[in-house]
Amino acid sequence: MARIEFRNLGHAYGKNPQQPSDFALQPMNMVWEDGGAYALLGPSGCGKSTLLNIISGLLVPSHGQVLFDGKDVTDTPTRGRNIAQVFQFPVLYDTMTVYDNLAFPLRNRKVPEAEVHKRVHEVAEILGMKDALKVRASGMSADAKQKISLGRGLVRKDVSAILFDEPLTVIDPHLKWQLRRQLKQIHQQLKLTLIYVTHDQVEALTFADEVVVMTDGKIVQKGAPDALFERPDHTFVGYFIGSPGMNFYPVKLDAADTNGIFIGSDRLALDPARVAQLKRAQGTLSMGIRPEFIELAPSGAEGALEAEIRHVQHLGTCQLVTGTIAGHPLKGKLDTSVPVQAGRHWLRLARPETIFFCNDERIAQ
Ligand SMILES: Nc1ncnc2c1ncn2[C@@H]1O[C@H](COP(=O)(O)OP(=O)(O)OP(=O)(O)O)[C@@H](O)[C@H]1O
Repeated sequence: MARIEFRNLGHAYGKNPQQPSDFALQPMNMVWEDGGAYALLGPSGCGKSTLLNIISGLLVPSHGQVLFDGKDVTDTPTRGRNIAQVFQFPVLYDTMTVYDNLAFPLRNRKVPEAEVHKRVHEVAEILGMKDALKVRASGMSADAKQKISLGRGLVRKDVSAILFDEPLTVIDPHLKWQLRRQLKQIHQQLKLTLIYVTHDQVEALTFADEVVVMTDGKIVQKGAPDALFERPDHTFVGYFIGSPGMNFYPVKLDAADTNGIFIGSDRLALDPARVAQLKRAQGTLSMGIRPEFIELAPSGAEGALEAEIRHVQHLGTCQLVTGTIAGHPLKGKLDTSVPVQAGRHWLRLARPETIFFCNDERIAQ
């Protein structure tokens, strides 16, 4: 397994990139640690496949370098990089048995048959396919074939990294959940460097130790799942992670007011240290609060504003309320201890978990 490093690495598909929007991948520095389980998460078109193809060597970046364990491999073709890849759809030999499919990447590398036997059985055991080893792949379901593809990716111990490009797309939802857990278990056992591309946050958060969130060709945060939830570095992370995502409100300041801010025409009382920090920032300010951290407050309470709640949905563990506050949309997950009905309610927004952003980047919490 390898430590993979990007040095000022970026990619523009066009010849003469002039501005940031010309880059499918904005120039960046980044390290993928040896043995790390990473998820690369972002919406369609944000640059995930471009980044993966640069790691695998299918694409030579227009800018910067890729290093494997300190060695520059920027111009090394895929064959020379020792990467295993698992794609969205099964890649296997239909006429071969499951055993021979799993053995193929090892035999291709002239691994001794005794070792092949051992590894194939280990991987088949992990994937729950031991009883199917003698079965031909051709008659198998799409799920089973994709499991074989995963096995083919996992069977070699000597690879630099294993790249998964949305590998569970064709898999039935229940099995998906099982396979995600198996992949996590495999990672813990074998300490492989895994990079898993997905646009599904549940998939990313359950699989990875570190999630790399991308938007518009840029990595906006790399962190553990709880950090992405509790301390998003960028408004995009707040919006993209969570269900529903974070609420955002534009913030205005009054030069004479040292312990309050304005959201629209409503004043929200706030700790003076936070107000001072906001006053030092240069740019467009916004406040973010996750639906989970919104709570009911007594009428006129400090740090609270009056909201118009239009809908209440009982979700068992919480009440999902939607409406408006200070003229902006609001989503809250209120606890179930006090049943809420549609109407006007005071809600506390100034909480320790509330985050402030300047030009979309986190500045204060
Ligand atoms: N061969 C290409 N030539 C020109 N532009 C490309 C090419 N491949 C991708 N792009 C552009 O680069 C940007 C990033 O695309 P990329 O496929 O890397 O995104 P993605 O996050 O993998 O999307 P998806 O999840 O839909 O596969 C997009 O704007 C896309 O249109």
